[in-house]
Amino acid sequence: MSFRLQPAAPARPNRCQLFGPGSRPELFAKMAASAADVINLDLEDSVAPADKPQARANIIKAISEVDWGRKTLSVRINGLDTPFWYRDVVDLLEQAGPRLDQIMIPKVGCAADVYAVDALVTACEAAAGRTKRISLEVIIETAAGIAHVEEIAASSPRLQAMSLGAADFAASMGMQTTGIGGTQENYYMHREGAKYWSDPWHWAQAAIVAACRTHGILPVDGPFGDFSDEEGFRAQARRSATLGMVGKWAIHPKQVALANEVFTPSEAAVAEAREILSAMEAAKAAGQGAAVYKGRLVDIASMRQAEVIVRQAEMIAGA
Ligand SMILES: CC(C)(COP(=O)(O)OP(=O)(O)OC[C@H]1O[C@@H](n2cnc3c(N)ncnc32)[C@H](O)[C@@H]1OP(=O)(O)O)[C@@H](O)C(=O)NCCC(=O)NCCSC(=O)C[C@H](O)C(=O)O
Ligand SMILES: [Mg+2]
Repeated sequence: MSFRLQPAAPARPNRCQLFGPGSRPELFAKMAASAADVINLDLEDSVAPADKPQARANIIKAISEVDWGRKTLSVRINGLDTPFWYRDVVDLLEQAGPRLDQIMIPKVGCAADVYAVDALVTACEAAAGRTKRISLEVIIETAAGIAHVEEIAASSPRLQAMSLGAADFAASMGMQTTGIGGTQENYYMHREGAKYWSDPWHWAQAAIVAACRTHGILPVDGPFGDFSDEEGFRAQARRSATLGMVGKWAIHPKQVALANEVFTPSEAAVAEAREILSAMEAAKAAGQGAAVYKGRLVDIASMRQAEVIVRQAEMIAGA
C-alpha cells in the first residue's frame, strides 16, 4: 500500500442510473417509481436543440413536484462545446428546488472542464443562498476524456461518479461500429476456423476504474443500447461488475432490474465472503497469515477482497 491511502468512494447505492429525456415529462413519475438508485434527467443528447428551453423548464418543475424518494437525483447538462450548458447550470441552481443532488457533465475532456462547471456551480450556489452542496458526475466518452481520465478523476471535491459513454466514445475514437456497448461483431480473435469474441470496452473501463479508485470516485458503466437484448445487457454488466464498476445506466425501464440484479452481491457471494473472513480470523488467531478455504489459498489480501463484497452488500441493505 502506498503511503497515501486509497480514499473510499461515496457510500451510496449506484447500481442503476435510469435516464429519461427532459422533453418527455410524462416519464418523470415512472422514473421516480422505478427501482433505480439514481435518476438522470437529460438535457443533452436525447433532447433536440429546439426543445432545450422547454426541457429545462420541465425538469426544474419536476425536481420540486415529483416525489423522488431516496434516489440520487441528477440532471445531465449540455456539453461545454455548446451554447446551452451555462444556462442549464444557472437556471437549475437559481430555479430548481433543494431536492436536486447532482449535475452530470457529458464529454469531459480534461480537468479544466470540471473546474469550469465547479466554478459556475459554486458562484450560483452562493448567489442563490443554496445550503446543500451539489455534487458532480462526469461521462468519459471522448478520446481526450480517456487520455486525461486520471486528472479528471482528481479534478474536484464535488466529483462523486464517472461513467463510460460507449456511444460517443466509439464515435470519438473512430471505432467502426454503431453498437452502444456489448459484443461487437468484428472484434474477435480467429483460431482454427472459430471466432472468439473479445471486449473492446474493457481497456477503457479498466482505466476508468483505476482512476476512480485512486481518487475515491464511483466508476459506472454507461448505456447498453439494445434494450431488447437482456442477456447481452447482463453479460456486459457482469463484466463491468467483475472489473470493479458499481453500476450501469438504464436507457429503458426494462434494464433497471437487470442492473440491480448484477450489481447487488448475491447471497451466495456474500456468504462465501463471510466464510473467507471467518477462515482468516481463525487463521490469524492461530498465528497464521494464510489458510485453505475450499481447497484454495486465502490470505490477508483475500480478506480485503471479501470485505469489498460484504461492505457493498451491507451498504445496499442499509440504504
Ligand atoms: C428508448 C425510449 C425512447 C423508448 O421509449 P418508448 O417507446 O416510450 O418505450 P416503451 O413503449 O417500450 O415503454 C414501455 C413503458 O415504459 C415507459 N418508459 C419508457 N421509457 C422510460 C424511461 N426512460 N423511464 C421510465 N419509464 C419509461 C413508457 O412510458 C411505457 O410505460 P407504460 O405505457 O405505462 O407501460 C425511452 O425509453 C427513452 O427515451 N429512454 C431514455 C433515452 C435517453 O435518455 N438517452 C440518453 C442516455 S444514453 C446516451 O446519451 C448515450 C451516451 O451519452 C453515450 O454517448 O454513450
Ligand atoms: Mg454521449
